[in-house]
Amino acid sequence: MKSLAQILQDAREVKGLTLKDAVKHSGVDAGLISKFERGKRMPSAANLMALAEAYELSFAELKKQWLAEKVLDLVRYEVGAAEILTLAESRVEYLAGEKALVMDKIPASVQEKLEEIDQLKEQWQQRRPLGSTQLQKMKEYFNVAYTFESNRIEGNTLTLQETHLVVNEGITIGGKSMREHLEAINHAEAVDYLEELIREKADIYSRSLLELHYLILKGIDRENAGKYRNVPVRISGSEHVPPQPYLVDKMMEDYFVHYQEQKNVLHPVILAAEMHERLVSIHPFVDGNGRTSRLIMNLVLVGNGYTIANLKGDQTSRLAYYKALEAVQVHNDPVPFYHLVGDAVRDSLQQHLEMV
Ligand SMILES: Nc1ncnc2c1ncn2[C@@H]1O[C@H](COP(=O)(O)OP(=O)(O)OP(=O)(O)O)[C@@H](O)[C@H]1O
Repeated sequence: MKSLAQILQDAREVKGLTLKDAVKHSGVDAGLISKFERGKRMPSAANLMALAEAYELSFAELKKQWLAEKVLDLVRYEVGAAEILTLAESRVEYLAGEKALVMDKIPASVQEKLEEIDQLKEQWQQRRPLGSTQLQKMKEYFNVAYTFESNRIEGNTLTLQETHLVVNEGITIGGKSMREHLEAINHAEAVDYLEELIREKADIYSRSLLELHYLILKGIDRENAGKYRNVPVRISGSEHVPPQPYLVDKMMEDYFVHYQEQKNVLHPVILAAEMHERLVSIHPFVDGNGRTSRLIMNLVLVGNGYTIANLKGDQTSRLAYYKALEAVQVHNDPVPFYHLVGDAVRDSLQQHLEMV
């Protein structure tokens, strides 16, 4: 069996990358990469993820090898190493059983909703593939509606019709600011990019998140587009205080590791809700956190065969959205947010089914 060092070296060579290229693609220091490849040092989880992304390897698979070597390092010179491993194995079996319980901890009301959603999803999948004209028309309709609502949450005053004219017809609306026009165009472009990521079956890494954020703020806030913040922020009207800027990088690394660990464990709708809530709670950007988080939620959903969930921007819906986020952040209760996202997913599937 190949060692982690060998796997990393082979993967770089297979991709035809020099050490310098690998540094450019992964952001990991050349000295470190060289030590990893010679087995002189173990990568951190964040470095491993960056290399997996750069070499297009499965992080989940690479991580297994990485952890196995860590365990080996720990026990190899101990007396009774084999016995220690057997003991550990029996604990692992127990923990694996516990992991399967994660979904069981979700209340029955949410489970029922998930079952209903999955039935609708199946019906939707059976209707596919759709004709290209029909697909194009539906995409246009739902993407504009999504852009309209997501921007409405953020305070954009363009109507649904105006958003359609700006995005699909390139028409400017009298009396509306340049910024509002750009927000509509940018969001629609971000939705196109999201679809591209799904077509490419791209996994969720910081690069795709930062690209999405960049598209949202393109031409509006050049300094902050596609960058994590280095200043403290507050969310107006909320009791939740996002972490200090020096914690953001580390928390975002953990965010992506959490995704990799949970993506095959949690139900996709719950995973999508979690990825959304965690991101807005870290609030890693100066602006555009909500829109980007809603895009990440949809990246998880659509990537798993669901349709775009469109959280509404009218006053009542917006307040319910903020309240549900606050319930997680302040009372550690994710159930209202699971329901809110579940309702949006169900409504979207029903609407899609009605249209075909
Ligand atoms: N407790 C909370 N109350 C209200 N909003 C919260 C809370 N926690 C996180 N948020 C998120 O913060 C977002 C606002 O952050 P920000 O202004 O950076 O995002 P935006 O994309 O510019 O605007 P918006 O999210 O309103 O569209 C809200 O949409 C919501 O997703």
